[in-house]
Amino acid sequence: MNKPKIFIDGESGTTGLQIYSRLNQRDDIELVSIEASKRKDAHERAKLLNCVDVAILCLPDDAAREAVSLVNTSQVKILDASTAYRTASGWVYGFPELNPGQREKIANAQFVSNPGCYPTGFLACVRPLIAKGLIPATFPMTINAVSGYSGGGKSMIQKYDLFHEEEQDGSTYPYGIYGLQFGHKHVKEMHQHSGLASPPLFIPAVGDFEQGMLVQIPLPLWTLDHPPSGEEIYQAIAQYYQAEKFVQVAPFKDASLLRDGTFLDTTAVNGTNVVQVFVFANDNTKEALLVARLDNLGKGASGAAVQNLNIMLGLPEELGL
Ligand SMILES: NC(=O)C1=CN([C@@H]2O[C@H](COP(=O)(O)OP(=O)(O)OC[C@H]3O[C@@H](n4cnc5c(N)ncnc54)[C@H](OP(=O)(O)O)[C@@H]3O)[C@@H](O)[C@H]2O)C=CC1
Ligand SMILES: CC(=O)N[C@@H](CCC(=O)OP(=O)(O)O)C(=O)O
Repeated sequence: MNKPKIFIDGESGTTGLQIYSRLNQRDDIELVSIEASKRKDAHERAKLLNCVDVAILCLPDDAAREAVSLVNTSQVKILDASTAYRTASGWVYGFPELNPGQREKIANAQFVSNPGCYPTGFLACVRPLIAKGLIPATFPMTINAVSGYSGGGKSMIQKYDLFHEEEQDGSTYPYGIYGLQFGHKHVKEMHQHSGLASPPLFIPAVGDFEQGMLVQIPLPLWTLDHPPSGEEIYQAIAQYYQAEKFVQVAPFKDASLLRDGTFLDTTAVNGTNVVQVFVFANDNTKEALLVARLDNLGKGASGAAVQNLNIMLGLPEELGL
């Protein structure tokens, strides 16, 4: 049998390189690459985009839209890592664990959008609670999250590299929040796929570390008429993902995954395709906090893309992960 052919458009970018390194070691697929000098040549890209089984787009949104417009056959499946199609009709959302039946939709789709890194963390925490009605869809959800600077791609990595050089002269580039105009590009995606009645309020942050992220969702349960207990929240999420390998729910009230028993750091699952979900709660004060920890370039991008590719090809989904 012929090996499936894969083309990564944007192979030399941050996400593309990480997908390439996961696929390059495999002998069950054939990677097709573009000549470096022609990687932005639409004619050359069109040739490759139309001759493979799956094209993975690791491009800015406009370039991803252009790539899709260059495909003129229904024989080619497209997996897009950009924001361009994550809420578009005709595209299947590539989060296999999110809803029952989602894997089958991904397996049968021609067009699959790979989820955003922040939405992956947010949806992993919140979707089970909305689906099971433990938290009402009308809940005014807020999100604080921090990502390593590779989340901003090549340009942000270069910026930080420069800051690190300048640090020698005493200047620093500490943790900071952004998205302060609201309406970050991920909000629509988080709203649509969570089942919430209104968009969540999202404030991202970036820190002086390369990779890894924490997505925090505070739940002021005292605002509800019938607040669930911490144990009920934990059980609902744990049962939802009990058969899953890549969404792992940390045992409730078990500090062993915290550094020194108290500190939840950003980087512990870097290099993996795992998103960990934590539930913290105080039933007396009726407060809870959901936290997702993931690698923005793992389950937040390139790992998830390889998982989706495997599903789209009908292969075991953990291959290469
Ligand atoms: N970094 C992350 O953590 C995540 C990124 N993503 C998404 O993945 C996509 C890629 O992001 P990322 O890898 O970080 O970005 P990078 O900037 O690191 O890489 C983008 C790549 O696309 C290339 N490119 C730009 N325009 C064209 C074009 N017209 N034709 C061909 N190639 C082109 C760039 O080349 P050149 O550098 O020469 O311009 C670069 O190699 C984005 O849509 C991003 O939103 C998704 C999840 C997480
Ligand atoms: C730190 C940083 O800048 N992060 C990016 C998000 C990562 C990204 O590129 O978004 P996708 O996951 O949708 O591709 C940002 O906030 O725009």
